[in-house]
Amino acid sequence: MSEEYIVDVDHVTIRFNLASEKVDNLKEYVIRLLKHQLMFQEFLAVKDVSLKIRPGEAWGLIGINGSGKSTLLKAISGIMKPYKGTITVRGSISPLIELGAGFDPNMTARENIYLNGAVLGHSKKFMAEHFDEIVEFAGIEKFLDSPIKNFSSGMKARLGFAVATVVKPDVLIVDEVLAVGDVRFRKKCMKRMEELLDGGTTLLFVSHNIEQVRSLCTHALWLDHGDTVMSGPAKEVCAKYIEAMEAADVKESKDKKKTE
Ligand SMILES: Nc1ncnc2c1ncn2[C@@H]1O[C@H](COP(=O)(O)OP(=O)(O)OP(=O)(O)O)[C@@H](O)[C@H]1O
Repeated sequence: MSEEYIVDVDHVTIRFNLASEKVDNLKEYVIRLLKHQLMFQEFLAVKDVSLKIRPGEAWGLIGINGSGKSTLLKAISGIMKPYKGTITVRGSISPLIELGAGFDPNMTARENIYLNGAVLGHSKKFMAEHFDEIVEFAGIEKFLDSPIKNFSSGMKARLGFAVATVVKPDVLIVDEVLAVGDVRFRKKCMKRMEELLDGGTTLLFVSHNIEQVRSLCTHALWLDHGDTVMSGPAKEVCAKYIEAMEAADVKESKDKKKTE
């Protein structure tokens, strides 16, 4: 395996087992499971995908809903294991994947800053030193002693992003969390990601906003139903993706007219 890649995804397939029959309650599920009466259907969310990323590159993952972007990022973060293939990450990684992941809903924002910091491997002392900076970036000064469960999705995203980027990680993963932030916060996040990229951080970024991908990313990977459609310079991949989406729109409206 080459040392030149900071993230090396090599022929990765990720599989889920889906129950093929509907089971109405947990008791029935457990009974059937114990009696080996449950049938599972194999579902491949990511199929034989390879992705070689050099330090400092910014990769956008694009594709329609359910194409496997988040699943691939979870495997790169180590949250999920591939069924086939290997993933190597050389360096520290700050994953910002699911809204509120790493937070305890019943704890206050103040407590959660320390908890999330610990999840990312930062000491209590480090978090205390950077506490004010995190709170200021997230803009949650007034809500520090409220439990996170009362936070709006935008507020959770702000806090998660502020904690994940308090240090310069070698690899930053940002999965669609910015979509719930307001315009001002999105701009602030884009600026911080640009600063981190200037400082040498490698970025993996999922967004349905192709303009954001085009402006921030050097490269892009386009997935569709778990397959790689195209991978390469962001501008080229985004252009082809937009073309395909527009062609699909035209086809859909023609088909609709035919059935009317
Ligand atoms: N834990 C799971 N169990 C079963 N299937 C799953 C699980 N997680 C994801 N999937 C399925 O895997 C496929 C890929 O999902 P994934 O969330 O990776 O897509 P995505 O490209 O990130 O979609 P979106 O743009 O909607 O966020 C989907 O069909 C989804 O239903």
